Amino acid sequence: MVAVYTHVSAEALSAFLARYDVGELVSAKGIAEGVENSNYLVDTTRGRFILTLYEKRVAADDLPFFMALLDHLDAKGLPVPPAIKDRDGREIQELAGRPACLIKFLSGVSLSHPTPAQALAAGEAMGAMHRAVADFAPTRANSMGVETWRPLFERCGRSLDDIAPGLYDDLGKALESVLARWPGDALDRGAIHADLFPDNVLMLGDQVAGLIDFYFACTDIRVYDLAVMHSAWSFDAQGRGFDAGVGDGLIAGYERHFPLSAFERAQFNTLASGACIRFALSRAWDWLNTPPDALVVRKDPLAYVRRLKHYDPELVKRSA
Ligand SMILES: Nc1ncnc2c1ncn2[C@@H]1O[C@H](COP(=O)(O)OP(=O)(O)OP(=O)(O)O)[C@@H](O)[C@H]1O
Ligand SMILES: N[C@@H](CCO)C(=O)O
Repeated sequence: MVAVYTHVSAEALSAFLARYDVGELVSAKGIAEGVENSNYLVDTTRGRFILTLYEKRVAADDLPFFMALLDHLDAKGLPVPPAIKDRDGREIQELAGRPACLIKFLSGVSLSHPTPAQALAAGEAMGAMHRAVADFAPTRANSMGVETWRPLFERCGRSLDDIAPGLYDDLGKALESVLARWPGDALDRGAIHADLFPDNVLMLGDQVAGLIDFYFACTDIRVYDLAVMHSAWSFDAQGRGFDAGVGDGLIAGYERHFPLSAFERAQFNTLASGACIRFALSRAWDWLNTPPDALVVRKDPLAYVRRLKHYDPELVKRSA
């Protein structure tokens, strides 16, 4: 697990907080979870906040889209963490040479092993989020969308076989099969989260207390968001042990807002296979380009190849 990439001194943090109406600094601790950004838990005389400094994976130009989406969802009563505005109304700042936001703290814990009841609540929360963005105008292309998969596969190249023998052939065939079947514009599109893994949902018992980490949010197929969630929630960390109760719970919860059409149901496994390819490829790229002794724990690409095999057993022959 990484801790924090960018160190912020107490003096710099106090000066930063002075731009806001949030009281004075009491304490700040680096948060170990998370691999994309540097996060601090900040307590002031007026409350608790998250300070996020955006590292290289989040483009500064994308922050206005993410913050507008969070403001929109917050205004509609969804449990998301908007950025706090400073006295001049600004949400996006610079601190220690990085883009930075002070963000509302949400209670709740992220789960490692969700239950069907928790999956039902989380699926319902995703449906509510998709309902709430019906009148959200800004758009952002999916930086990990379907058009990026073949180029990323080609950049990984034959080195994929260093991860597991046969992975290059398996992923290459799966990719072409999924691209040929991809429903594209035939399905409803909108703003989606695109990375709603269990660690990005904060729960209190069986209630959803927070949806966080919107830094892959984009405009894409609405049910693809549910397929990403299904592939992330319904298996163990190794990508084995499919839990139909959790998978069905997610879909049943979502359907309280958006019943799936017969066409969406028919496309679901293709969308989920696409999600598996997306995460297998991004993890494979990181695996091949992160030294084994780096501070970051590399996420296992094969856990996603196994999930792919679940959705489409014909696609994976050798590598999982
Ligand atoms: N608004 C918030 N309220 C409470 N806790 C938060 C909030 N935002 C983040 N956290 C905590 O910080 C951790 C890391 O946050 P986040 O997932 O956004 O980081 P990240 O660096 O983008 O990581 P990754 O993409 O790997 O999930 C979360 O697991 C959660 O514990
Ligand atoms: N959720 C992604 C990491 C990017 O947030 C994964 O598990 O591969």
